[in-house]
Amino acid sequence: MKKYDVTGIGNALVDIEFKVTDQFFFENGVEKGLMTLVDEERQNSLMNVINATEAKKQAGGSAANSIVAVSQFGGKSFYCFRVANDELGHFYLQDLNDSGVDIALVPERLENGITGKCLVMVTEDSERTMNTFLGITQNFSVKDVHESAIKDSKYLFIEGYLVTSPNGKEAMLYSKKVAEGAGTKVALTFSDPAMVKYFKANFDDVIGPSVDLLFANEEEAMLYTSKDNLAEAREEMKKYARHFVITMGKNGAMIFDGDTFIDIEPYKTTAIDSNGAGDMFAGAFLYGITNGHSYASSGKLASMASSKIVSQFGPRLKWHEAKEILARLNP
Ligand SMILES: OC[C@H]1O[C@H](O)[C@H](O)[C@@H]1O
Repeated sequence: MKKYDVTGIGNALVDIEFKVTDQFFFENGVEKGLMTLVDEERQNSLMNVINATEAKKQAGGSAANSIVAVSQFGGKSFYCFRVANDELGHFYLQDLNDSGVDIALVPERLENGITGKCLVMVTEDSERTMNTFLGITQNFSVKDVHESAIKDSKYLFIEGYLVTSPNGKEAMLYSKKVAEGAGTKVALTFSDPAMVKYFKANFDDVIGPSVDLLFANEEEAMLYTSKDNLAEAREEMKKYARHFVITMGKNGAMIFDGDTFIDIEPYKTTAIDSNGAGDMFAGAFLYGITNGHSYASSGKLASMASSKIVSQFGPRLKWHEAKEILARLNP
């Protein structure tokens, strides 16, 4: 019997989220729709141009968002991450504690440095564009990986953003090895099309012969498999993962359960902010499959939860919202 449903590894970032226009991207040389790594100076100068009074500050980080979702739906989760001994680092620790996620870091053990920040810019079409200053999370390494938590989990969940650094990639490989040696299943998310575009070779190394579960959106699936249509991409994906999920935004998702494809219906909503929608899908799905739900039922939960996320600002649900969604799944 494993103690945790899911242990995650990934970046710890505090999101600072603003509404912007396409014109702002044009005038400031920002590439829309992607996550771009920037230094703190560039991040600050962009924030100075934006109207700071409308900012929303919230704990984020892709895998962290998913791990918090597991906990909010009632699962047991653990997160491996790195923040600094600064105001945002303490804010982040408090957030994970309040979210019911088990962690190894305590305030007394935080190192000096700057906690990572993600400038999330949301346009009227609800698309999220991120300029991320990694700060101390760029040093995330095997030292931050909690071996015993991985061994005591049903799933290890690996954030794809870690492929950008040698130490991040090493931590991915190490965690996967620990998981495989302990009978813990390995789930990986590509995180962002830019990661697949620029770091495909690193993903090849991490995936190795295959992983148990892979999360991708349509663009990532096509980029990774070098196919220009989803029908071929999904067939090709079978080579890399025993099970996988391809999210398709307002068209729902498709799940490969190891045998057949399951179509997951979208839930209609007024889209405000797509930040964290994929993370929520992954977190809710992982909660489902580790808590006795079928793939179809877990996909339905994930679809309901991610549609709720896009209907509001920020990547996370409130506790009562998670409970309400779960109640709608099992009326
Ligand atoms: O996937 C969304 C998340 O990615 C980035 O890591 C941001 O922190 C944001 O919360």
